[in-house]
Amino acid sequence: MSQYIGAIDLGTTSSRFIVFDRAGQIVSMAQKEHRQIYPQPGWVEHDPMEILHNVNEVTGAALAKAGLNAGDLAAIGITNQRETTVLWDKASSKPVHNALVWMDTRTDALVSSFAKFGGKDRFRAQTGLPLTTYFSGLKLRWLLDQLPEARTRAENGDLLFGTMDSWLIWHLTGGTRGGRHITDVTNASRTQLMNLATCKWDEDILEAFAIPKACLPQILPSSQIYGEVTTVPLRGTPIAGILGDQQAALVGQTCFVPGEAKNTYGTGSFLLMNTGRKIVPSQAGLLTTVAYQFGDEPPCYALEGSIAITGALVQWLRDNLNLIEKAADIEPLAASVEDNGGVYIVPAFSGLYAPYWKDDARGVIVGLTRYANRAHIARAALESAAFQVRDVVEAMQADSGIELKALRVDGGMVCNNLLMQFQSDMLAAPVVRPRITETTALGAAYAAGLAVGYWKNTDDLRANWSVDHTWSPIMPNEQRETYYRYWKRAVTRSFDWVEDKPET
Ligand SMILES: Nc1ncnc2c1ncn2[C@@H]1O[C@H](COP(=O)(O)OP(=O)(O)O)[C@@H](O)[C@H]1O
Ligand SMILES: O=P(O)(O)OC[C@H](O)CO
Repeated sequence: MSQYIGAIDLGTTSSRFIVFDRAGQIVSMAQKEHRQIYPQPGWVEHDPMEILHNVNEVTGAALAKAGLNAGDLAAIGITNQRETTVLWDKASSKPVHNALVWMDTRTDALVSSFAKFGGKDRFRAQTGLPLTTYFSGLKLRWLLDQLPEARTRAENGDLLFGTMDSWLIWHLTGGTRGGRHITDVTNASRTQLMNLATCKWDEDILEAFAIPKACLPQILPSSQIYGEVTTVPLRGTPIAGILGDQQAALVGQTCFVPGEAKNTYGTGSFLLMNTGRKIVPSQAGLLTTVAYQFGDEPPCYALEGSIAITGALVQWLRDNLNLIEKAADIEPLAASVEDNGGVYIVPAFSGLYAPYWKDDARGVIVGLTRYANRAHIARAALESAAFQVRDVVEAMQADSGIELKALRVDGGMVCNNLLMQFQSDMLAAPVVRPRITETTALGAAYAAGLAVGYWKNTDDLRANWSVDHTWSPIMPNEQRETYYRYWKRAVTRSFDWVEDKPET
């Protein structure tokens, strides 16, 4: 059998290709950022063609670095930013519009008009999701409404919808020459068009949203052989795993037992707790979602606390305020002051996600005095990530009745020691970073490796997990609660900012 497994990770900010060995160690890796396109306040787009080119480039680069070729890979897995919506022309395989990124808020008027009858939780029972701008279904609806002839062409099956996994797989498997139009249950569960219990497109919701079924991909499990890559440099390699990136991180962290949870700190942060075969409805503002489905087994579900902006705030300080030169500079700057100096930032750039679900919130910096300086702003930015995670941990504990004993963490921000210590202090619980923090790609590799027998079962995967570092709480209780009380007050200051949009 081939020695390695590959994973393509289509993140919000970059695409990566990583080659793993049987121990889950990284053998080779290449990464490239893509453009973030902001046509208007609140709108965020990606160029799907740019992402395709980048995937090709990083795949070739990672293989070349290690002197490998496609024959050295037993299979590849694919993982992706979820909800981001692409609509493409079947005949040319070209997108008919830029991708609408998950954090894009242009569907706010659609959300209001659907929520008018039955409220924000109108489709929660079937989909596990509230009505908000976050999910793909209404993004697709927006494209069908706005682009000339799009609806008729979608009804005829001439336009195809997909999240980034579908878009990439269509191209990797031949596009117009026999390409597969598929997605997996985890990605489909984020469209707000899939019924959680049946894992099929929900006819009632399709009718309510006026989405033609003919443009939707086939929903498949997260781990099975879907087909072979027909393009260089991966020609002939089986595609055997597909997982939305946050579910992939749950798998990469080997959280296979109900109650096990992880938090990934990237552009946003996403805390998922495995709830096993049980669909646990949330009363506390979380999402209910599919965690994974391996082959013929029934799906496992998760509760999720989604936070739109954590690492993206660090990027914003870098790119929009020029406060730092590179992301890593935020830690020494924040550490140059003893505390936040009374400053709190609520980064509600796309409204607030869990547990608040306030589309009309916008970002605020509060507590400013003449004393505050750039280091306090930097510190407040990092602390905002930890406060938001505490918000969702509290909701998770309320919904599941399980007290979090320790939080497994991963993602681009977990190299930041100041943040990790503050996180542990805010949760009054240990924060545990594993040796391999590329858990998203690793989870996709695991799904693919299980399908082709590279790993036998989840016990094999668990054996690969080990601790790199644990942070334990050191902050006195009273101080912790004072900080958090101020945070909650700051959050309320961000509410009700955007005035009502005209109804569609
Ligand atoms: N040392 C650091 N301290 C704080 N944030 C960081 C640091 N290094 C990177 N980041 C943030 O991590 C994010 C990138 O993480 P990553 O997991 O690659 O994100 P994504 O998968 O969303 O593209 C960026 O938003 C960046 O600002
Ligand atoms: O690409 P990431 O890591 O920012 O994750 C984005 C999420 O999948 C959005 O739901």
